[in-house]
Amino acid sequence: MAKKIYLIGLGLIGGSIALSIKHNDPSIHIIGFDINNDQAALAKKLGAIDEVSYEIFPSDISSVDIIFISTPVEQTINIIKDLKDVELKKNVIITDVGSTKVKIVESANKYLNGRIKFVGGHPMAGSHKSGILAAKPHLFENAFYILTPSKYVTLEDLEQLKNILEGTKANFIEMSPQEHDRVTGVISHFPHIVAASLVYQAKNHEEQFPLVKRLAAGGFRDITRIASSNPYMWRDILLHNKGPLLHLFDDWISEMERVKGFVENEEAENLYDYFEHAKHYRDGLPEKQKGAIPSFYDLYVDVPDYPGIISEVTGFLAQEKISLTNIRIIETREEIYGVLRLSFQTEHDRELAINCISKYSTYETFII
Ligand SMILES: NC(=O)C1=CN([C@@H]2O[C@H](COP(=O)(O)OP(=O)(O)OC[C@H]3O[C@@H](n4cnc5c(N)ncnc54)[C@H](O)[C@@H]3O)[C@@H](O)[C@H]2O)C=CC1
Ligand SMILES: O=C(O)C(=O)Cc1ccc(O)cc1
Repeated sequence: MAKKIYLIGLGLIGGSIALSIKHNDPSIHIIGFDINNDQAALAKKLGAIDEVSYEIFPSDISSVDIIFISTPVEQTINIIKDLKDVELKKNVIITDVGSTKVKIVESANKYLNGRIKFVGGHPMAGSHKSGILAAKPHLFENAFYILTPSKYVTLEDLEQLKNILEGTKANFIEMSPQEHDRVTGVISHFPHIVAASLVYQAKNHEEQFPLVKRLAAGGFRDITRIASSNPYMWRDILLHNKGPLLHLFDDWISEMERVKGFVENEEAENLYDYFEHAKHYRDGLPEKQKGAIPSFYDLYVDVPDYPGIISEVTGFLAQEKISLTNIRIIETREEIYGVLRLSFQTEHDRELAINCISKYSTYETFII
């Protein structure tokens, strides 16, 4: 019999997981719920799910094989607590996608007990965008997907989960929730704080130097891109990972004091070494892998829904030699218009595309 999945939270990550599963095996039946009904309706229209549930625990949840919780991390804990009173299928696997693991796995151990097999999960790819419209079936291709199985989970359970997630084409890796939170604190959570703090620094200097905003391009935009992420999601991640983050604050402050000393005392050699060692380590990081870093520069185009529209628009871009990394029709409108999503490697290419499309057509373009 075809597997049945229930997905709670149909945003960027939930939507991308659902799309990757459906693309890989359309026979898998996915029921989806989101507190935002519009997100759920869009998920159905985009083909990410087969069926919308309008209540968080529908009566047919007892026939579901795997439950995915893809909500912000504090919500995930609330849902786990509520699940303890729900009748579920024997041997059901519950998993999540949250950016933190210790608190989530602790709640699963506390509330779900041995009755249910819980596998903490974290696909290590995403973007600063939110919502189902930003979801992509290939978002996790070649990315690491961390799993933190609880002690009641057997090897067969884990294989079953990995099989369902085969379409993500991610690289699965297992670790303890503690190790997960320490590592992601260093490479993901703390960098988000630093990115936001650099934005504050620019803003604070803008009053005195109004040109700051206009000149903030290139490297500044690269290093602060993640400051455009969802503040609600990041608030909860930081609160969940308080312990490791407090240590990282101390380390960072002493590191800043050290470099400050080099500048203050004009220690040229130490400054050179500082940058040289950083460059050496950075250059040695694994190369970007296809799909692990998603294409961030999407452009939406309102287009009439007729055959040949894709080749018409790509034809405009070809005339101006603008390269695309991806193209997709999103049928989200009830009327005759459809939406074309064009993805570009750089912001500059996207700017060129906006000008190009307005030069050759009257189609409206927009950025989400
Ligand atoms: N954004 C990213 O790049 C990544 C995020 N994550 C994790 O994935 C999870 C989801 O993040 P995104 O998909 O980016 O956020 P999102 O904002 O795109 O989607 C979250 C969805 O959950 C829904 N939701 C919130 N509370 C709910 C509840 N109580 N019941 C049902 N639905 C609810 C929201 O309406 C929204 O549609 C978070 O835990 C985050 O830490 C993991 C990897 C990458
Ligand atoms: O936009 C980016 O580069 C991210 O950092 C995306 C991201 C956000 C949260 C995660 O837990 C994992 C990846």
